[in-house]
Amino acid sequence: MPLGERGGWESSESMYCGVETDFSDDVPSLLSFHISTGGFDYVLAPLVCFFHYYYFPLDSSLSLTSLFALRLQMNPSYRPSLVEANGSSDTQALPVSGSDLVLAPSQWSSHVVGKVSSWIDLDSEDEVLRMDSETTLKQEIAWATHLSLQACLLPTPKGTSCANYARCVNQILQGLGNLQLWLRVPLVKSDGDSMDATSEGLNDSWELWNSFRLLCEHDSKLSVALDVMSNLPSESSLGRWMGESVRAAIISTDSFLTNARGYPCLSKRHQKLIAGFFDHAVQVVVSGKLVHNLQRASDSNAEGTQRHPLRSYLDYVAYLFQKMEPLPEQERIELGYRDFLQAPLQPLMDNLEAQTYETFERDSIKYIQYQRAVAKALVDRVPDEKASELTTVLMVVGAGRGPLVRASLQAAEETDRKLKVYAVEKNPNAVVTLHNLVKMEGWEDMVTIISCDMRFWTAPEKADILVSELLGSFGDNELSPECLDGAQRFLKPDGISIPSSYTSFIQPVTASKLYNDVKAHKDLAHFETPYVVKLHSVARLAPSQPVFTFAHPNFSTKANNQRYKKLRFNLPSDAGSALVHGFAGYFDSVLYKDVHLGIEPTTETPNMFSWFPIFFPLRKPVEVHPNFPLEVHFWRCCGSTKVWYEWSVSSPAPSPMHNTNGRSYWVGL
Ligand SMILES: C[S@@+](CC[C@H](N)C(=O)[O-])C[C@H]1O[C@@H](n2cnc3c(N)ncnc32)[C@H](O)[C@@H]1O
Repeated sequence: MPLGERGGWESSESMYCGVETDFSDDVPSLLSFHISTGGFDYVLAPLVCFFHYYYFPLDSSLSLTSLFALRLQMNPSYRPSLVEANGSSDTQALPVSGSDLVLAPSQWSSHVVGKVSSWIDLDSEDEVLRMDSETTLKQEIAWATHLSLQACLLPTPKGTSCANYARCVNQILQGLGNLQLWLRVPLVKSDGDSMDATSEGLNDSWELWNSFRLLCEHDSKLSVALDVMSNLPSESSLGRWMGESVRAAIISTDSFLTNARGYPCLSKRHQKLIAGFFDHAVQVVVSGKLVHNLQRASDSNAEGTQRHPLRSYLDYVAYLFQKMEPLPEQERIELGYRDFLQAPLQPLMDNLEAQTYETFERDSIKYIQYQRAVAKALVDRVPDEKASELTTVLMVVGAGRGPLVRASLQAAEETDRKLKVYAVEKNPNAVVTLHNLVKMEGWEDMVTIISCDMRFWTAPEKADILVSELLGSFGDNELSPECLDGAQRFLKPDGISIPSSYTSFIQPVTASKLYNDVKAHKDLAHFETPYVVKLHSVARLAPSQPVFTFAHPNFSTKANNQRYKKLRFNLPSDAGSALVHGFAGYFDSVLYKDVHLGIEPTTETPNMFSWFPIFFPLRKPVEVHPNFPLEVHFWRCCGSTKVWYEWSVSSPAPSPMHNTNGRSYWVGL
């Protein structure tokens, strides 16, 4: 019974809850108990338990065929090598449980996640154990593939060294179809001393995960399943996992507290963590035995059927899911864009389509901010006593289909100022709409439409106010500076530009999914291209910092639009190490005086949706540690026909330069 019905396994719209079980050779009964009776969505169960079929003499006086009886014995200490050591004549090992026929392929696939035998130790000093482990791992994964399972859980590496385990998993990953592998890792990170470390001496399990997945070439089919313990690491340390490929959170019944009525519940910090996991489509698995003194747990229900012992835990997890705030309308609309890489627009080189203009025009907050800015500028420009005499000349450069013309006229009406508007637009298709708009609204006396590139227009008079919106997710990346340099020729020396400035920002992020999506293209060009993306499954590792600022107008003869910035980021001291897959980029723009507009997370304009952030990938992810700052370099380079960014990391380890000479990505002039 899926508790949420709104999406598939990978959707944060649904809650899928599994239960960890022991091995059973009667899988239909196992499912009937945990799914039909218990209400769980799937079981996390060992696929294999080793049986020995022993043939041994019953009665030596009988014929040869009856001399031996078959004895089936469950043998948890089975190892493949024991079979060979004993010779195959009297012992046969069956490394596989019951028949695949007991369930339909669709049932295997939707209701069973396989658990690989936990005894395997591929990095053991004991060669026999190591070889046995490899044989077993490969056999079990082959069986899981045969059953069409969606996922298999790999046991936690036994020590901190996991190279041979990773090598073997990497071999498996190369030929794997749709099966996902989840590496089981305890959610631990000690605060420096080794008190919190696990018995294997693990101080920060993220490091184990990081080594394993890097050894496995950052394969997208390898994910992590976190064992959530009763003690949780610091907030910053937990935050790192939100950018990782976490598929499941396995919560032991020991980690639950007991509420006043004797029912299981979780601490506030656990609740917050689980809500974060739900939001990132991480599935919850309940594991362990009933440890709470639940009156009703062992009771029968009204129909007299036995209640599942872990039902109260499932009910509590479902309660946490249901009490999450519903997504705001706009977030719901944008769900399909989460972590989806898009090429940035090139509005100067290309002509935008009607659909794109339409999306802009629905963003009323943006135009409210512009109207406020224009209103303030008009009042500053023309004092009240001159309001009926003076006409302000305002030019909307890059007018599109006219929303900024409308916002400007409304600002004039609101402030009782007289206004003459020029609407300059280089997209001939948008100009058609502009003409219709002006006619329809009866603005012919106030608005003149100019079908021209602002950089080349010869204006009949100079403007008091120049209004534009040529901003990209990274501020200057749609070439607002170059366009406004051209347009400021027709701004009066004391004229006002709205916006008056804009600044780009970056911050380092863990973004495992984005990195893998870029990597999937298997070429350099995609690693040297910034993408517009609605960031969701990312961990923001340090506060963002300003990169490039442009102010308008800028009449200085020395002005140029090339820029270089070196930035240093420090991770919070209790965060632990993290992997940087690239940089999230944002902008903030001062429209006029205190009126601003932007998407930088700490100052973003609420409810505005015209811009998603930008993502600059790194060709090779960089591991960072709180004690060693991350040093990053960004360049804005300008040629005669194009503008581009180059970027690199110089510390803690140098990365190659990205996008040299704009070889992979550039914006056309
Ligand atoms: C981001 S859109 C904004 C459109 C409109 N102002 C709005 O807010 O919906 C930028 C507009 O500027 C136009 N544009 C870009 N560069 C231009 C240039 N050099 N001269 C004239 N128009 C330009 C584009 O065609 C596009 O219509």
